Amino acid sequence: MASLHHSSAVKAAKVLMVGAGGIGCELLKTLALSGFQDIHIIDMDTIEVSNLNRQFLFRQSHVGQSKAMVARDAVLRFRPNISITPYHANVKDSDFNVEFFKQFNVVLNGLDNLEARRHVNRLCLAAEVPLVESGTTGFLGQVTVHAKGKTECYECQPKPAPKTYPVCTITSTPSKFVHCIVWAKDLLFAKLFGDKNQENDLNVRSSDASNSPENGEDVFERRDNENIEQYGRRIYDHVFGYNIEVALSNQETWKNRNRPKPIYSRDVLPGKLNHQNGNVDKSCATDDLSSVSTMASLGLKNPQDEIGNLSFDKDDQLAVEFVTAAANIRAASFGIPLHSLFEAKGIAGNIVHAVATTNAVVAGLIVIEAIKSPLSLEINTHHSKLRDFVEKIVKAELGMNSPIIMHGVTLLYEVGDDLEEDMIANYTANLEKVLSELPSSVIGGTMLTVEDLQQELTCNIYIKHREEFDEEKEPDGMVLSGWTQAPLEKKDDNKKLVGNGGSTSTALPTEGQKEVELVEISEETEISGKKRKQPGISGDETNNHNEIQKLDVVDDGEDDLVILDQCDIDKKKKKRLQ
Ligand SMILES: Nc1ncnc2c1ncn2[C@@H]1O[C@H](COP(=O)(O)OP(=O)(O)OP(=O)(O)O)[C@@H](O)[C@H]1O
Ligand SMILES: [Zn+2]
Repeated sequence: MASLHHSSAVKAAKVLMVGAGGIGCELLKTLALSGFQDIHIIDMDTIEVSNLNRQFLFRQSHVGQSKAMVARDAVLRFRPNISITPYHANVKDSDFNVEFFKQFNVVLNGLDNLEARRHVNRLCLAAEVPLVESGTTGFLGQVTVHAKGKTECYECQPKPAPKTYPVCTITSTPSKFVHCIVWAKDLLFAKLFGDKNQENDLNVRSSDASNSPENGEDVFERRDNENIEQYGRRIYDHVFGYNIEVALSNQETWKNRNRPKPIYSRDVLPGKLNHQNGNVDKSCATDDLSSVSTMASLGLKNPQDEIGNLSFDKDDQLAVEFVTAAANIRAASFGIPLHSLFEAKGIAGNIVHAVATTNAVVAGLIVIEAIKSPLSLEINTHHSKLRDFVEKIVKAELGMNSPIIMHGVTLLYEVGDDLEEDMIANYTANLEKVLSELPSSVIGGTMLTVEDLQQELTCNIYIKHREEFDEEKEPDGMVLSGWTQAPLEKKDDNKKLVGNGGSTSTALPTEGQKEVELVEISEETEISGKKRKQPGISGDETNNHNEIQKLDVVDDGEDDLVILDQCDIDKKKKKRLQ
């Protein structure tokens, strides 16, 4: 990886990272250590204590501060000379529009939710910027590349729906602890603290004639004459006692199942309550309602009016305690083993505990993909002609023989024996035009595709407009970045580092992933005075070969480069456009 550090493409690249959490912290560190120098980070969150075990850029003293800002400061301490631009914001904010996305060579996601991923995917498609998408769950992780017109986009494949359970299992015949959690969270918690008028499969009607003359009173409504303890006990007896009795009355259900046991408050609680929020305090038996009621201890009289409708949140301690307690009572009733608060929280929050190492590996893979982002060319688009670009870049630098130059679907230039006369005239005219005045104007931000069918080589070149060039150092009036060639100055070394030139080709799809390969060639195998044969960067997505297949050396005494032909190029000819 050492020479990647010095790769001009990596240095010149402007990258956007979305998410500075578990993957993001690893990613930012690895980008900085790999030589990236212009990194923008969007994260909307502040640091929480629970992040500190794996989001290693953050410390206890940072809790409550912006992740994006703190991550920046932490990395600048060991890479002070790079530029990191933090945004403490939601990526869905309108500031982050297509224009914003267009400034980047590549976008890297380290997100944790579908909506944000989809949003970034759509902006990347609109801005035509390649996206490297990632995710981890426990020991599993994945990295995929999405480049418009080349690979599937993030939304091309349906995402697995979250696990669901049949309603009857949840409401009547739970057999696992997770069924009790779903019941406690999605039915009981939702009914008590969520929208009162929601549809709910919990048995909320009491058919007890003495209680409800109309046979349909909503038992969750607090009655006028009830104090909090009475109300609490009535709900408890309804959901853990009465509802179980109702279920038991259906004999068929229990033929092949263990019969549950109704649990009434009188069976488990003394005449007067002496519990406080799930913390059993045996020493305390008191009539003071504030000690037995969360509602009262929070100073609330009518919580739904005062705090609105709650939805379950795994980071809400009271909500987690409530769901854990309710799930365990139900589990006890159905003979299902009880679970701790920590275990129940994990199940209720769909939490698969994050593994720091998985995040680190995934971040490394993201950076490998990012390094394969396009070549970039600084050029004065108002002065330089297409001819200059063809001669100095496409032919001289990229070594193409019969190039085709495309801007989107528009062909700007092409050579071939079978061209119509008027097309030849068109292309010849184009050669004399400055880039910005071509039929499909080439300006800063344009992505050009250059292809040589004969060589089966395709490159994307990102155009950056620049006014001034140093006549001595940049006599061509253009600077190409990201085209890796063997460093000539290493001639006397015993060993030679040879880049395969493929490292900076367009981002490739995951199925055809090719990794950056730097191959050391010892003195014996080196043949000097040889001409470089075109490195085999293939844009052909069907090419699936990772190994270096052959060393192509053609002797004509022109220069001193040895280039590896990386791939066994798929010989299938591409169809010519138009
Ligand atoms: N729409 C969004 N805009 C900006 N940042 C987002 C958006 N959605 C998610 N993120 C960020 O993505 C990161 C995801 O990282 P990760 O899940 O590892 O961290 P976390 O959410 O703090 O951890 P945990 O999920 O364990 O609570 C978070 O820092 C989160 O703020
Ligand atoms: Zn998260």
